[in-house]
Amino acid sequence: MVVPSLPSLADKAAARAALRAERKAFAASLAPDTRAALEAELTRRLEPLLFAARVVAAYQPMKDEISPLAALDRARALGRETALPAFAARDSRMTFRPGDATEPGPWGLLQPPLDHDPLVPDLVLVPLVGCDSRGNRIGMGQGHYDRALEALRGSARIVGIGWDFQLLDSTIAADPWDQPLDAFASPSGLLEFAR
Ligand SMILES: Nc1nc2c(c(=O)[nH]1)N(C=O)[C@@H](CNc1ccc(C(=O)N[C@@H](CCC(=O)O)C(=O)O)cc1)CN2
Ligand SMILES: Nc1ncnc2c1ncn2[C@@H]1O[C@H](COP(=O)(O)OP(=O)(O)OP(=O)(O)O)[C@@H](O)[C@H]1O
Repeated sequence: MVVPSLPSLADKAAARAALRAERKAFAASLAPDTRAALEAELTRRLEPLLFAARVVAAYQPMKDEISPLAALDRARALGRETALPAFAARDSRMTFRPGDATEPGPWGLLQPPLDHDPLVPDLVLVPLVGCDSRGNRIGMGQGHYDRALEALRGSARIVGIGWDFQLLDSTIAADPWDQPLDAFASPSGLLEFAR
């Protein structure tokens, strides 16, 4: 569906900076129990997808991001395998590996040990700075997910997760390498994008 009346975010870098600031302010406004309740709601919204999956990849959250860790706990309780991003170096390919995030990674995030063999997920819970109602996504700007998702397209459900406001009214001008999301999940619901 074309929605011509929406303003377009032509400048991705400026949009990324503004949305990161908004994410920071929102996360800072949350009392810990409110935040945990929102993350439990997210898990509930994801339940059908977790149930349908075999291997669920998510991420080790940064401070202001919604945490997918409760959803990963739920996936494991359902008997699903889980995986987290791991990098040998900043410029190496992102892989998804099983196990707890116990090792320091090159992007300042903990990751599973690199001697755990990579898994091929069939559900990827993708971090984002923002996305639009067509599934176009703004991430941290390094292209890690774009490259990793290229190989998984067709064999995995690709679901962005975030706080409610991270689903934008504006449209994002997609770059040729951008990998669109199949759906967006937040504490308020799961939105599947038309393709
Ligand atoms: N939680 C989470 N994990 C993720 C991502 C993400 O967006 N969120 N990534 C998505 O691709 C990959 C990592 N990509 C990243 C890209 C840039 C920065 C970054 O700019 N971090 C700091 C600067 C830290 C530093 O330079 O050491 C920052 O927030 O300013 C972090 C992770 C894989 N894992
Ligand atoms: N498939 C690819 N092959 C080569 N380079 C790529 C590919 N995908 C993305 N890139 C490069 O990655 C850079 C960052 O892209 P972009 O700003 O879209 O990242 P992002 O989606 O916000 O970040 P991320 O996916 O890490 O969260 C671009 O300069 C682009 O050249």
